[in-house]
Amino acid sequence: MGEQTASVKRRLGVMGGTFDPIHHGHLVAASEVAAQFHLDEVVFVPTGQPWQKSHKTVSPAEDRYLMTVIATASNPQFSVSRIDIDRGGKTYTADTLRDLRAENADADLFFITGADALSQILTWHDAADLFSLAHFIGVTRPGHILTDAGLPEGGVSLIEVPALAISSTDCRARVAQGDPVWYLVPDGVVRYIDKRELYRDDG
Ligand SMILES: Nc1ncnc2c1ncn2[C@@H]1O[C@H](COP(=O)(O)OP(=O)(O)OP(=O)(O)O)[C@@H](O)[C@H]1O
Ligand SMILES: O=C(O)c1ccc[n+]([C@@H]2O[C@H](COP(=O)([O-])O)[C@@H](O)[C@H]2O)c1
Repeated sequence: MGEQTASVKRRLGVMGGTFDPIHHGHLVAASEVAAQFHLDEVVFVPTGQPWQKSHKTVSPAEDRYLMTVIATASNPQFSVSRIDIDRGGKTYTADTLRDLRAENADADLFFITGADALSQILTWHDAADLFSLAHFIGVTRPGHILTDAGLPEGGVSLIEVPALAISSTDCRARVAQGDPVWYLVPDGVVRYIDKRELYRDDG
């Protein structure tokens, strides 16, 4: 009684992506980081307008959001946020993290990103601010070298996750060619792609 208890901050993982479509590479990366970093929750944040992919056709945000909800629904540790979709305009991770910090004042943020994305991070909007908003966790990805060279010391952790050579680009190409994506993406996402006739005209 009368003793002060130090408040322990929640540990909130943030997995940003275009998720066009979400696949098991994303889910394994989030699950592995959650376990290794003792995260309480991982929030998946589908991009609104991924400005560095503006030369590519991207599926409607609502489809990408719903596939992300379907893929994560069975895991009580996973949730999905609409903040990047509802903010409108180009999606900048600095905005994502500022908004999530405002909504989760009781949490430390851990932004999860693959080796390919980590290597581009200095080209991101407001790159100098990113490392004060969250701790960055770079995960291995087949075909890409994982390194924190040139990034602020202490701002980034690198970890190995089970290697799944899956990309959304490959999943879209497979659907366009009539090849199966079973077991590359969750079953519900296979059904959703079929129902909405996504990716049939790709490639
Ligand atoms: N197989 C994978 N293993 C580890 N990380 C991954 C994997 N696939 C994607 N990621 C990471 O997930 C995040 C979101 O990725 P994104 O939604 O762009 O998927 P993608 O498969 O890279 O898509 P695309 O092929 O359309 O570029 C990025 O940080 C990316 O590096
Ligand atoms: O903030 C930026 O300028 C920025 C530029 C490129 C990518 N990102 C983020 O990196 C994550 C993966 O992006 P992508 O386009 O590879 O799916 C996603 O959360 C994007 O919002 C962020």
